Amino acid sequence: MKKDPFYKSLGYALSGIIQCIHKERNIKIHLVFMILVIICGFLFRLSVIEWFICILLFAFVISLELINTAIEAVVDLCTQEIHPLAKIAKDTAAGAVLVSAIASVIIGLIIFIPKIFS
Ligand SMILES: Nc1ncnc2c1ncn2[C@@H]1O[C@H](COP(=O)(O)OP(=O)(O)OP(=O)(O)O)[C@@H](O)[C@H]1O
Repeated sequence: MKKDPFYKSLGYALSGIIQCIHKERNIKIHLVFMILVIICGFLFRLSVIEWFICILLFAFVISLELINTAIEAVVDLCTQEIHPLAKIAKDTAAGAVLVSAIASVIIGLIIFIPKIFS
């Protein structure tokens, strides 16, 4: 099968991100937090390393949210029936997002709290 050119593959990936933003409430919440952190980052003049950490955490959480949406879609494609394995797949994928979000909030607090009080 002929492979799509690079720009088309990029288009598919961007379309995946846009579909996830349309479909999933959680990714909208992550994006709102991301914008707030960026505004606070400029207000509190984050260092280069702190920006690196924030950008990595944004990518970490958003990527896991995209993978969670992909897993939900594949599960729904495989079965519309209630099945314990479908539940495990969906719940563990959602759990991965939760773990990344909790870790990001803790790291965010470690970065911002000293700046707020100084
Ligand atoms: N086919 C299924 N079999 C068993 N349990 C299911 C099935 N589909 C969904 N569930 C249960 O319902 C929950 C919600 O599923 P749903 O497909 O609505 O995801 P969602 O609410 O869109 O998740 P998210 O909030 O992460 O986007 C799942 O986490 C799972 O516990």
